[in-house]
Amino acid sequence: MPARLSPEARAAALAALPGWREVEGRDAIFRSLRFADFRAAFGFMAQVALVAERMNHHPEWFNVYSRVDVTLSTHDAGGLTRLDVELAQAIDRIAATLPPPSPSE
Ligand SMILES: C[C@H](O)[C@H](O)[C@H]1CNC2=NC(N)=NC(=O)C2=N1
Repeated sequence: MPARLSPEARAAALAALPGWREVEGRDAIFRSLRFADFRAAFGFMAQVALVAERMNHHPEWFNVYSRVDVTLSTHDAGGLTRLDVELAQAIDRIAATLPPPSPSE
């Protein structure tokens, strides 16, 4: 398991991950994603699941219909590591390939 990010590396990582925010009271990051519908949201989750398995690094997430809330932290390290940054980048890449919500939603 990699080491927790230093405060400097953590700040740089956050700055390079727009859309992700820090979780209050916990060394973790969070992003809420919206898609066109459940099919897109679940397709996203299925793709992320395969990446997570490959990395042996798994998200905490919550899905309702077209919304997926994701929290990332390295439990074994007690905070953020480069694995969280790498998984967040993969999540952003995958999300960008799926249909977004319609503008009215
Ligand atoms: C035993 C297993 O390798 C570990 O529990 C892995 C699995 N997936 C994990 N996922 C996350 N997010 N953090 C971990 O510390 C972690 N540890």
